[in-house]
Amino acid sequence: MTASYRPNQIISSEHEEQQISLLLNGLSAMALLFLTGIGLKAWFADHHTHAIVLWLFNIPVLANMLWYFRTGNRLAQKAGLLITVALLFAYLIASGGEGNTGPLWFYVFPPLLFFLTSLKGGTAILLFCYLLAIIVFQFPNLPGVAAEYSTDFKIRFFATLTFESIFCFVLEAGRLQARNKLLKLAESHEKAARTDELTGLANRRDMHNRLAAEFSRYQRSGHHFSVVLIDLDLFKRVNDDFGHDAGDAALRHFASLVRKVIRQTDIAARWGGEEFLILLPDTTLLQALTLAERLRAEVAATEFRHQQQILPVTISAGVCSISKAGSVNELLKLADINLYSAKEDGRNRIAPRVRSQDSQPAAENPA
Ligand SMILES: Nc1nc2c(ncn2[C@@H]2O[C@H](COP(=O)(O)OP(=O)(O)OP(=O)(O)O)[C@@H](O)[C@H]2O)c(=O)[nH]1
Repeated sequence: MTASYRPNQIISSEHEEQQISLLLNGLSAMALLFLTGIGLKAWFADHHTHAIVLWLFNIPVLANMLWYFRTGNRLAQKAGLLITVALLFAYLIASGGEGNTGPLWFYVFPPLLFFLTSLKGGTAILLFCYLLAIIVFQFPNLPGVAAEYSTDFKIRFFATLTFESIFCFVLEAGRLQARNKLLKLAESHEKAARTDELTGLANRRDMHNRLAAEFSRYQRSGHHFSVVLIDLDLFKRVNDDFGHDAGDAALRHFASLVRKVIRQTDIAARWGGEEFLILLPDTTLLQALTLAERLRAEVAATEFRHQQQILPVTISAGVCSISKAGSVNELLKLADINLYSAKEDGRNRIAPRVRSQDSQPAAENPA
């Protein structure tokens, strides 16, 4: 099956990433407001240095936003914001902020961290931040550390932060698990909607989409493609003489032969009942006829068995190339006309016939 065709996903990770980026932009805008507002409050409370540091933090937040708008680099956006927030919290813990309330802002960090990174990565960063906080708390005389906290505050701070972190971890793990389950479910539903249950080949709906995609590729870049419309000969007889289960087994066996004969980039679909359609990208009429003939010969030479009985299975096929048609509908119509003429000419054959085929011995007629 062609690798370039990507069916729509119900939940796409691209969409999810877009949502996260949007959220981060919102959070960054909020951070700008908070930093400016709290800075102003600190300024009027005569804590000028604190106010200036808070305002200075606006620069990396703003730069990160602008860089994202310019490059669209989501990884840089996440990393930039996390580093800025981590630095801001380190400053708030070291300086104590206003009235030694700086560390309280740290509670914002765990949910943001787990949401933006993986569970493992988030835990590692969080443990590193814990270590930094312990150092600041234990060594108030270090350069850059201005705050001193009571033992009571430190114990309560670490205890509540640990609870919050565990809670965030569990919630995020649950969210990820539910999300992955949903993604798997959506994927399997989406696959089922594109697949024929009996044969495992693409279904008619999926083939229509792929034909449309291939036709627009042809219109854009002139890449030719061909189709082979196949019908199992006198299939009603197989059902009548051997039973419906035998008919089903024959359809499955035929589908496996098709998979064996076509290339990775070709697409085979069950077009309906005992009719199949193969789409052959980058294939001329002659190449498509060669493939159809190879498939016909393979089917004719294969013993289709069901419960020790040999089923008489042959195929007829109509082939057409997009160079002979102006639209997908016309292409399918011409392939159908060719299939009809293959049936009319005695079945177990391919149409149109070309000279190289005519020179070969005529295929046996099962009729
Ligand atoms: N077992 C089975 N039979 C199916 C399935 N879908 C369609 N058929 C049978 O395929 C048969 C098609 O018969 P017709 O359309 O009369 O054509 P035919 O007997 O193949 O004759 P020609 O096409 O003229 O060669 C019918 O008997 C359908 O019931 C299926 O999923 N399983």
